[in-house]
Amino acid sequence: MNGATDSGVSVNGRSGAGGEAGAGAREGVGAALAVEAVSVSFGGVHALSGVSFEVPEGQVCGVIGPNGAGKTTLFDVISGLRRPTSGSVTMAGRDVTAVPAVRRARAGLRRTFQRTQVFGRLTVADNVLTAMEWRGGGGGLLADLAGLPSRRARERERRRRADEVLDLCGLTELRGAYAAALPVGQRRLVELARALADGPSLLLLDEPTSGLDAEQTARLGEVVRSLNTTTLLVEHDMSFVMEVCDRLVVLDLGKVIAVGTPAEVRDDPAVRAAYLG
Ligand SMILES: Nc1ncnc2c1ncn2[C@@H]1O[C@H](COP(=O)(O)OP(=O)(O)OP(=O)(O)O)[C@@H](O)[C@H]1O
Repeated sequence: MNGATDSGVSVNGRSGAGGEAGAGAREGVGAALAVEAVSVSFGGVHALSGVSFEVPEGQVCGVIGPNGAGKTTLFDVISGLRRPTSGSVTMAGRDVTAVPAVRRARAGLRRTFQRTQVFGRLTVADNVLTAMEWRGGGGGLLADLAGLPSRRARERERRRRADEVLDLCGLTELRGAYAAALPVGQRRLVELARALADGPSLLLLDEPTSGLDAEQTARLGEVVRSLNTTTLLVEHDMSFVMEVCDRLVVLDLGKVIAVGTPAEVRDDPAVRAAYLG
């Protein structure tokens, strides 16, 4: 399986080995995200070495690997927080390697973090509303002050969407709570709600189940599956990964050692060796 997959994801520039989805894995065609030969070095530490894979539109792809494998560094490169030493990142066919994080966000990339990033002094509802604020409404402050009908309609629509996302993430009853007062699992759900508010085109979730109880984890799985949004997630909870992901990319010491369906990856000897040492 190493270096090739039965579908969907291609590795190191080679497409999947066949089957109906193999056609969908033609290089660059239908790929919402393509990572090509990405390397990142920190001095003498090779955090990523020639990492390549693609994620077709709408798929949920898990990135797994032991501690220090390079997962966070990979997310930093894809989201634009770190320029790779070499290699490229393509979103929906457009090379974004040199595009700053904020412009990738404007193009629809959303990310959650291993350490949750929420506005602690805002309520849960306001955290979600702020995530939709960047678009503005046209007319600037004057339009706000004048309370134009178009502006009021826009505000109603924002609040409707916020309610929808809060409901989806199981946060409706907490909408008035300050984010800082919540336990980490609920803060993680607030971060997810913020990421979903604007209908992302590419979602990166860094350890999304961390701090969640069993019920919240199951709900999260349902939410991720229901979105039909291209999603890349780093996760240590293997039963979650196996259930939720269409494909897995396995990193070890900065290299892709396997790509495939969860079942293929589970049975791969190289993956077992990496995990069991
Ligand atoms: N800013 C940095 N400076 C130097 N080395 C770094 C830096 N960031 C990461 N590394 C090193 O790069 C390698 C990959 O780290 P990274 O955090 O990407 O791994 P990870 O798979 O996310 O690990 P974990 O599962 O523990 O979060 C590690 O050896 C790490 O020590």
